[in-house]
Amino acid sequence: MSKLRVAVIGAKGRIGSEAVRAVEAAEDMELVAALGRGDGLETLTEAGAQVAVELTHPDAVMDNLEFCVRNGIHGVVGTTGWTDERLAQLRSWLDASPRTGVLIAPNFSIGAVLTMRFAQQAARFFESAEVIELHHPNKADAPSGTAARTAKLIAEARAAADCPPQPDATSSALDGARGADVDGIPVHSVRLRGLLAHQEVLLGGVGETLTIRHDSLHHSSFMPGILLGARRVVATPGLTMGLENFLDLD
Ligand SMILES: NC(=O)c1ccc[n+]([C@@H]2O[C@H](COP(=O)([O-])OP(=O)(O)OC[C@H]3O[C@@H](n4cnc5c(N)ncnc54)[C@H](O)[C@@H]3O)[C@@H](O)[C@H]2O)c1
Ligand SMILES: O=C(O)C1=N[C@H](C(=O)O)CCC1
Repeated sequence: MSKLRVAVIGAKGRIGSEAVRAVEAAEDMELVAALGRGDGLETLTEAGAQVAVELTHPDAVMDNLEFCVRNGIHGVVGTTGWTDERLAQLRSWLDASPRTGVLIAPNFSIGAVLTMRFAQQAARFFESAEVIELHHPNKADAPSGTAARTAKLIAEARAAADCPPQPDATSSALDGARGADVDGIPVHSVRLRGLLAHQEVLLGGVGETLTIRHDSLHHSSFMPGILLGARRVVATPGLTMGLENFLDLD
């Protein structure tokens, strides 16, 4: 059976360099290109890449994806910084290239995906929900893509269950003290040397709290998700939001 032809964009970065090693080690994949900053995207087509794993920077991801989708190269995207406007733009490119698939995974680690799912399931049972994400200080975006997605899922679950707004009597606060508001869910971002990627979801009800915590301790935690995404995206046209769609969780 022929091997899946995979490229990595952002190949010299923290997660990109780990992805290069993971693709090289996968028996069913061939690493056909490893692009760093300044390398021309035409390398992807020249190398015959079927899938591009995009792990760069919020400032670079859109140009890279436009090229990939226009050339029918499937995308597995870990880069963060997604807004509704950016997603709409990506969908319009995909509409014009209906056989191409793009997976955007705010987090490729299985534990983080499960954290999001557990938070979504628990959300309607508690009056209060807040998210704390903790990352290394070289991270470009805040809140993390994972925390933003977690908060959105919690908010959607609460809305679907007709939950009232969260109790919060704060009438005076320093700017930022209550975190960023993501669809009504406060999200707090910590940047600390020594950390990699960590998240706590705090849920509170009368007389009890539930804390769901996940820790990524090494970039290897993201690799099984990236490889799974590459295998599945080639048969999944359009936009897939979240690795959970490839995990058969239900
Ligand atoms: N989804 C996940 O599970 C997950 C996990 C870790 C990191 N991330 C995200 O991945 C992205 C990269 O994270 P990182 O910690 O590896 O950052 P990093 O700064 O270590 O690496 C990014 C690399 O991309 C390169 N780059 C920038 N623009 C480029 C371009 N146009 N073409 C090719 N290469 C380019 C940079 O030179 C750098 O080497 C961030 O958005 C981060 O949030 C996602
Ligand atoms: O190190 C990063 O940067 C990470 N970014 C993702 C996010 O923003 O959620 C996933 C975890 C690591």
